[in-house]
Amino acid sequence: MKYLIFGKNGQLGEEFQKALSNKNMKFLALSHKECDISDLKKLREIFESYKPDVVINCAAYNYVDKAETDFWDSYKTNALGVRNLSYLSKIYNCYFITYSTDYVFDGTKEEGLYTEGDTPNPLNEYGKSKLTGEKWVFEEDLNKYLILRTSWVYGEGKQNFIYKVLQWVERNSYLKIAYDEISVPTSTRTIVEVTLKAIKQELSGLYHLTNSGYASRYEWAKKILELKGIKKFIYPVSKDIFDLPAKRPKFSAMDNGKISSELGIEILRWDEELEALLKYKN
Ligand SMILES: NC(=O)C1=CN([C@@H]2O[C@H](COP(=O)(O)OP(=O)(O)OC[C@H]3O[C@@H](n4cnc5c(N)ncnc54)[C@H](OP(=O)(O)O)[C@@H]3O)[C@@H](O)[C@H]2O)C=CC1
Ligand SMILES: Cc1cn([C@H]2C[C@H](O)[C@@H](COP(=O)(O)OP(=O)(O)O[C@H]3O[C@@H](C)C(=O)[C@@H](O)[C@H]3O)O2)c(=O)[nH]c1=O
Repeated sequence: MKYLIFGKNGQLGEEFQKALSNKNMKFLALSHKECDISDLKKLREIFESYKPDVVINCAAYNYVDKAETDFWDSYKTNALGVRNLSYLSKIYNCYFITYSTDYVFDGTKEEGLYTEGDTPNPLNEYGKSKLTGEKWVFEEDLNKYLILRTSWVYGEGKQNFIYKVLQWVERNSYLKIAYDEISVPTSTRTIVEVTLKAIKQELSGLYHLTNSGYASRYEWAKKILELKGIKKFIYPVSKDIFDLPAKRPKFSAMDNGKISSELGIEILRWDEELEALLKYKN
């Protein structure tokens, strides 16, 4: 089996390379510079020469606030790029895997966590671009594909909340963190482990893939500081005080029950996973 990975230098792309190397699996990973997924011609050359069995798309435009004004950039990667990859996966008969987000939901659901059956209604341009990407994958009607919606992803790298919290610690005498923004912190380690199991069992369709449980940004930040042994006061505030360009859902936690039961696994709670990953990194 040959794997083709896009978004090589991102958090998830890096984790996949680590995992596939450890398992001695054959793969080709490409960075944004090496291949822009909005470039169909270039993509076709790569598919033609490498002939992958599995295509994993870790490339994405993830700048939620910037996307409000640069919405063409987010659309180009998150919608058109995903369409290009699913189109070529169909032609070359590949198993196509791509990732989406909890921000496809508006956060107004009150009775429990979001399931795959709930209707999306994104509040911001980033969420709209990701939802368009999802729709185009469905339209391609592939034999085997996975759209894996995840949330609040962290791994090695800077494009995550943990990195931001640690920067705020350096720069401020105390932190102000939102108590009214709730979802599921999810590690790239969990995403990669579960994705590889899903590929092995040839699952196909839309699934929510997060760690278990849920937390506010405030609870998450408190846990990060506790595990890092950092003493800093955290003042809980409403997200509205930040007046950010993009609206974010207040409760977008997703239920991972469908993927866990189909794979027969239990996915670690967000706080247990964070503890396992941060404990030895102080
Ligand atoms: N980070 C998060 O909190 C969440 C992420 N997700 C989804 O999970 C997936 C993985 O995210 P994550 O690893 O955090 O993302 P990162 O932002 O860490 O990495 C994304 C990578 O994609 C590359 N990239 C951007 N545009 C293009 C393009 N047009 N062609 C090729 N490569 C491109 C970027 O390169 P460069 O930097 O050089 O542009 C970057 O290396 C994405 O689908 C994301 O939307 C879902 C929920 C939450
Ligand atoms: C500046 C600041 C922000 N915040 C909060 C409010 C704000 O909504 C939030 C912004 O953090 P981030 O920029 O990490 O959040 P954001 O980039 O919106 O994170 C999202 O990224 C995309 C890619 C996803 O798909 C989502 O699942 C989610 O992970 O942090 C504080 O609590 N304190 C602060 O001092």
